[in-house]
Amino acid sequence: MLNWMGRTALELIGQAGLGHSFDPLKEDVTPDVYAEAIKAYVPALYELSVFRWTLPYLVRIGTPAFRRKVIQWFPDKRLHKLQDVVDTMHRRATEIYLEKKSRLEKGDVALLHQVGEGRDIMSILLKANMHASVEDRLSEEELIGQMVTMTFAAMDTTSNMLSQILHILAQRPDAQERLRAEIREAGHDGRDIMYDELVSLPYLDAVCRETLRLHPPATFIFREAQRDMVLPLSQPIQGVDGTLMSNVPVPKGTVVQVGIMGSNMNKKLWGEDAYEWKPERWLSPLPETVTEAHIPGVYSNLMTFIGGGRACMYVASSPSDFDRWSLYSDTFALSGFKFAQLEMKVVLALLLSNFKFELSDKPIVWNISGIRFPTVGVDGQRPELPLKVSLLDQSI
Ligand code: HEM
Repeated sequence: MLNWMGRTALELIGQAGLGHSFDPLKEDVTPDVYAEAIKAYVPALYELSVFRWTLPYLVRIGTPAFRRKVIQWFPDKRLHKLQDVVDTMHRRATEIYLEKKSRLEKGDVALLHQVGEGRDIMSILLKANMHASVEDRLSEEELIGQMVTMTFAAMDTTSNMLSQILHILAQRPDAQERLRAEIREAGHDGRDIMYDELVSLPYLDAVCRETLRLHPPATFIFREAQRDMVLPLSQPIQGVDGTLMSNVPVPKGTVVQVGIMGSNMNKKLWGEDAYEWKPERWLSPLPETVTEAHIPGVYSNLMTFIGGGRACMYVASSPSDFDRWSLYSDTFALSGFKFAQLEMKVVLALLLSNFKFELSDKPIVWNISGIRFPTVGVDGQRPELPLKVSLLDQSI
């Protein structure tokens, strides 16, 4: 399932984000090299994570061409692997960028003939960039960088999240049946479920929220304090000298590890059942301990998509006002987390109305990494999620 969810997530962000189709989503099609590179990126990076602290210093030495030569000379296979992965991502993004640019230069008619008819995020950004003043304009390298960031940020997170939901539903046939009944009721007589109806299906929404709470794909992230500050604590802690502290001074430059799961699963907020998967908790008002805690996350009192100016989000001033594209305007928002939620709901609605998911005889373990991923057993060498999938009787 993980492979299929990865292909699906790439195709969805490909069409909506880049106006590009990567994959016809048919069996026996060789995956796009971009997809393979994105999946290999985090594991390749993690193999070298002990050297990460050297990066801010290394990038100051010589030119990029010189640094590339040094990497080629350096006798470390892990470094060469990472370089290959990054090169593939950059090469494919550049190819797609050049194709889009040439369509844009040919005018709106050429754009209409591409996937998404020019309404994808990158076409909007490219148009806005063409009309921006010289000092505001992003360089080609920056535009290509945006494409890689967006594709990477959208793919592994969403595909692992969808896989996690399917794995849970395979373990909980009761929840799977309840969800299927809700979806089939909404799409009875074979009609398409409209957007407004899909996003407000209560149990589907509860299943997504609860899985995002309990199993956030990114379990922790790092932030660096930009100025001296004082971090208030929700309750006092005892220092090594025995004094009670209700806040912690954080000097500028301190790197802080933000524990996403620590907040999402805090028993003091969510209750004694905080470690249990219970979609029902979202079907009635949340406890005051949650709503009054003022969690700074952008979504649903959770830290899954983090908060602040670098949360999971893209923002534009208006979908049609290309001249004033702005990453942090408040009049129109296209956010990663909204995109991810819709994607999850669409994929689940389609899959559950047609297929039944059951556990196979292989033990599945979810591994903590930059983004959580499943393997078969603790020693599994590659990310995978084998499940038994059977076609349902369409007449039911
Ligand atoms: C379940 C799915 C997703 C989860 C859990 C998730 C979570 C996150 C988190 C935790 C961050 C902060 C990372 C950091 O600063 O180290 C982030 C950033 C980001 N996400 Fe998502 N994300 C998801 C899906 C998406 C999708 C579908 C898109 C695009 C359509 C997207 C676009 C972005 C972008 C562009 C950033 C970087 C924002 C910045 O640095 O200013 N994400 N996401």
